[in-house]
Amino acid sequence: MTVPQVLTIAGSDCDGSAGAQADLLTFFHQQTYGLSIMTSCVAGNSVGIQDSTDLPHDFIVNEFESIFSDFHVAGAKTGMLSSPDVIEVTRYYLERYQVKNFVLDPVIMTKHGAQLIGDKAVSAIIRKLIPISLCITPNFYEAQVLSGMTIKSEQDYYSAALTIQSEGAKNVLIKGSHDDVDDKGQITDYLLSEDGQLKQYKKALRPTTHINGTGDTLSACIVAEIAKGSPVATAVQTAEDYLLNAVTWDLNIGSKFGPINHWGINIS
Ligand SMILES: Nc1ncnc2c1ncn2[C@@H]1O[C@H](COP(=O)(O)OP(=O)(O)O)[C@@H](O)[C@H]1O
Ligand SMILES: Cc1ncc(COP(=O)(O)OP(=O)(O)O)c(N)n1
Repeated sequence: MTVPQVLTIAGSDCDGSAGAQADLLTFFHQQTYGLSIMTSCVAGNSVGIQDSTDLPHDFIVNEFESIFSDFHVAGAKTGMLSSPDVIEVTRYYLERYQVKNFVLDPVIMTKHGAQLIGDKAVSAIIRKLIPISLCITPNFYEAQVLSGMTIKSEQDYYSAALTIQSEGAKNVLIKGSHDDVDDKGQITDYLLSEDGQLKQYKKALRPTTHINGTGDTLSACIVAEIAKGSPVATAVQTAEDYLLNAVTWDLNIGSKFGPINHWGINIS
């Protein structure tokens, strides 16, 4: 039996809700084999982040060597990469081993608009990782940083996606603002495909506090599906369905902002 081997290059989140842990849960759920290169470790829980530390650069290089010398990486995604050095080494290995199915989750801003990494790391993501990405998945705030635009309308989402595509990403999925709820109670994600088509994915905004790991899970599901052979737009639809169910059936875990439910899609 063989299954596609899919790699996440990300931080560890010890409560299991986000980062590499969320990616691995998603890879497993989507019947792919998960590989993980840890870049940093976060001590956190459903209440907040208490501490974090970056792993030594030489150790991260050894992780890349261990993985690429032995496994066939059918797809890779990145999560939180907080230094230009780790971004540089990621670019080096993805290029050297010709990983074409690369999904870039540019973890720069939280869903509430707070910046997570420094300006030098942001500029390294733009120069080094966007040009080799098959698909990039910025949230509303990240799309504004990467495009240098303010997004206020549907047309602005399109213009921002075009700008990010001009920086080198083949497909651009902008996760719409949670404040832009339409009259049916739905929020919208916008995909600008390689062929220039703009597709909208609409889903109900669920009134839940169990939202930790949504962005990681979306990008992890997309790369798993692409590694299995799906076209990007189909992979995005599968990931959107996964997410809607994951925020619909709350798990009673954590006292504040708990994890999403990776079994949700099996319940509906
Ligand atoms: N409460 C919610 N109801 C429905 N979908 C949600 C909810 N929260 C997040 N999502 C979905 O999860 C995905 C990740 O988006 P988002 O949370 O904005 O990203 P990030 O975690 O990168 O900030 C998007 O498809 C978004 O629509
Ligand atoms: C190590 C680590 N922790 C947290 C995040 C953020 O995860 P993400 O899914 O992008 O955001 P939330 O939906 O949890 O707000 C991360 N990428 N890495």
